[in-house]
Amino acid sequence: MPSFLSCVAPLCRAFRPLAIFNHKTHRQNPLFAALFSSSSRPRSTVSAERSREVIKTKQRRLSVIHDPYLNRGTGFSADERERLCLRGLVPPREQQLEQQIKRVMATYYRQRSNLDKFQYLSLLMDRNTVLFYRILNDYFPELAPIVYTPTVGEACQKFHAIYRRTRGMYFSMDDRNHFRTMVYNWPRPHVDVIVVTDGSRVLALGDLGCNSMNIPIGKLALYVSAAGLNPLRVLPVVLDVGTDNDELRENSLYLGLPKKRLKGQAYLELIDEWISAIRQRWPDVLIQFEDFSSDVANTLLERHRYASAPVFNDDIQSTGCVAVATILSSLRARGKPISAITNETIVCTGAGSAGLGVCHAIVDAMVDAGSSRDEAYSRFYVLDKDGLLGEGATNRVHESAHKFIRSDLEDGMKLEDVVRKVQPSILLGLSGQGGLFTEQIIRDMAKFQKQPVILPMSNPSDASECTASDTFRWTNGRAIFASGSPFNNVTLGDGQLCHSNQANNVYSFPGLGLAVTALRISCVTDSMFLAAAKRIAQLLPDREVQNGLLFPPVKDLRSVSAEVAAAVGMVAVEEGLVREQIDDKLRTDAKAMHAFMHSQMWQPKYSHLVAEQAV
Ligand SMILES: O=C([O-])CC(=O)C(=O)O
Ligand SMILES: [Mg+2]
Repeated sequence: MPSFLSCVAPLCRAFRPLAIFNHKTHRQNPLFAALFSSSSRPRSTVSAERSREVIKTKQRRLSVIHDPYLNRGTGFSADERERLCLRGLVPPREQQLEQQIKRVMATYYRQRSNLDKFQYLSLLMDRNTVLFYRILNDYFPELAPIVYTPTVGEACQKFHAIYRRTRGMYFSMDDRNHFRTMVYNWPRPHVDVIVVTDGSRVLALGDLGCNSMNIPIGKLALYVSAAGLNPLRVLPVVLDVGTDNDELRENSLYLGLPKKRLKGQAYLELIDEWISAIRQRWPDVLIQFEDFSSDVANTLLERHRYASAPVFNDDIQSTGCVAVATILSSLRARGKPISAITNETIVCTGAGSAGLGVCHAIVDAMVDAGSSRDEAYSRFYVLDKDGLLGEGATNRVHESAHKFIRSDLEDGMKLEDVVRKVQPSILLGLSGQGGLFTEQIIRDMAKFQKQPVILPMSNPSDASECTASDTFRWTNGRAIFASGSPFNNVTLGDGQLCHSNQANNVYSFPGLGLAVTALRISCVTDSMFLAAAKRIAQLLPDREVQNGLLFPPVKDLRSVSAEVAAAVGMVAVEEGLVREQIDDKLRTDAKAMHAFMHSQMWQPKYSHLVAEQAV
């Protein structure tokens, strides 16, 4: 039987010229809309109801305890102990999650370094899924910097040295022509979200090859924790296409293929083969490209975003979404209407895929607020490692940077000179260069602006272009500050409390994933990210925003994700991209959509284990 992809892909390709860059084309072209909105497997109509979960299992004895999704440690009920033949295999006293949390957290606090904490949590994740996610939810602000940026960066650098147990899937260049059978080695029938990396640019740490596996694992942990995706239905993937990191390649403990990176056409064909294998088994799955180096990130996104089912690039699109949300929220903080985004003057350091993704997303937001596209581009000054993109830059930068090239200033102009010359309202850091925003630059920003907006978005913390405490000291607390990796709030000598915000893509991708999964959205569009950004920027009351808080606290991420999912869902309905059968109320009522998204979240609770008769 022909696969979904083999039927749809040629059609999609035929329509690509219509679809590229303008998602609205989908909606306006009835054939395209029909193609994407027809359901590949009909299901019953979805409403806000959801039945209580019971897990049936044929497993007994130690195989129950050794399965992290079934394991409850000391938390098996008397009934489960009896029916699943666990009597005597666990200590006699039945405990609740509360006691288990207490024991785990006490052990966690005894770990000496952040890397030890990372490993301890990984072991917990391998052993007891519900307990891991309950703890991650309850202690999110404290644990997120361990399972995610910044510690996840160190855990990737040392992956080969600390490796204990496999999680996720590896597809290597030596496996070419086998991907279509390999996908069936994954033991679970349903997958909702895949985060995939080729490890070519891990955070700002460069090429870490196969060591990058902790990035997809970490991002998917956030999907589960922050948006209630089902942990049984997520799949972390590394595409091992070699590494140009000589040190790693020559290390005998390195776990990837000790080969140089595959490049060019052969590389693109490998990715095509992988996507087609994935689509063959899981036609609807959301694929998130993560930490691909700038030379391939855009190419891959453009090649696959409309040619197959839902795909997006986190570093380009979610970072763009969060940057727009940050700017809109900062306008509120500065007492301006959000339409005043059209008047911002923006200096962006970093012309890689993330930097340009952010700039393009801001251009879209300016156009949405009434600017012409050309006017919007004219508000930007973009720099790469060789300085300002002036007329000489055409040959050295990706095509998507061309619109940002300035003809009015000298090519290669230094950051400090650009800041003095153009007196920006916003300074964006996507350069991956820790400390790039010097005291002089930040002080100059504070000379030109009453409330300069300083956004060092590079990760992990060492790569941040400036720290929160320096920024607030150098601006006497007047700056509006948001960074990619977390910084503590700062109290200045005079007692003034300055809020350090975390403008991280965790505010956007989990909610997007929830919407795509719950509604079986067929294509991820830029307008979904814009709607999400506008929603995020409106979540806090004026009083808090005026105090310099730009986002709700990360402990409230589940509720942020429901808002993002609802905003994305409403756009998907409008654009005709929802494949799930949904009732009219969901189509028309934003509140019902929001409640629906909440109802779809997986909760880290021990659901009742029922012994199924083994045959
Ligand atoms: O992981 C993060 O915190 C943000 C991100 O995607 C990156 O920096 O590549
Ligand atoms: Mg990333």
